[in-house]
Amino acid sequence: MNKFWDGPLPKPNERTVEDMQCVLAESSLPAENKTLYFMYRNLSKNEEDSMWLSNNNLRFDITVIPPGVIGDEFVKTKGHYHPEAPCGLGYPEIYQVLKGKAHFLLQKKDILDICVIKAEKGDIVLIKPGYGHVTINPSDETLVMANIVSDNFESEYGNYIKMHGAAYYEFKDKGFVKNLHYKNIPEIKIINASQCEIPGISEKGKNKSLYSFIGEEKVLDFLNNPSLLE
Ligand SMILES: O=P(O)(O)OC[C@H]1O[C@](O)(CO)[C@@H](O)[C@@H]1O
Repeated sequence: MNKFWDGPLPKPNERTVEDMQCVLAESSLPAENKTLYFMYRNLSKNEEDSMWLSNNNLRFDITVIPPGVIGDEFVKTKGHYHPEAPCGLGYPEIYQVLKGKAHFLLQKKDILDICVIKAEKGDIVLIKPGYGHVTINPSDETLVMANIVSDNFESEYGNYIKMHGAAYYEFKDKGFVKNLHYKNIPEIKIINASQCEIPGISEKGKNKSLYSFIGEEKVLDFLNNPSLLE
């Protein structure tokens, strides 16, 4: 972890098998206390960056997801939606893979659009307004990813808990399989991170760390004002 972060590191929040049981394909596994992933929230390397983030209502986090399967399902984040910003669009978020591989499984609340963005080290991914997100570690290497997101809201977990996870599960052997708690699920679209345009970031972001956008008010403004993405 420290290879990817040279600033102060607070104690992480952790999610255990027990916390995740409600969103797993195999919900009847014994409730273990084993930690599946670690979330280092609200990080900054110095006082100036910390002030800038807080003045701009933004948060920089790092999440570490060791490899593994539960049953045969790859380890993943719990999954949540973001509420709407005052403009009526959901708060977006940006991620960058720092190590390993990630599958960002995105779905609209009405489940009319479901896609997976495959990302590797250096890729920056946008979670568009209105999309819920789960991140899967589909490899046998630890996934380390960073995100910048508005600090103006609380994540919404209700739908994912009620539906026992996202509309698809990713298994090591079978790949993506529909979660039958959902009705009429469309086929999943699979794209690479390089195919996703992020206004203001795609070109500039190449070979840049997500952290280095801290201080660039115009570039990150859309995280609190999602109408700028339209
Ligand atoms: O809250 P969940 O669904 O476990 O997802 C965790 C991820 O979400 C974040 O809170 C950002 O949305 C990160 O800290 C972390 O990567």
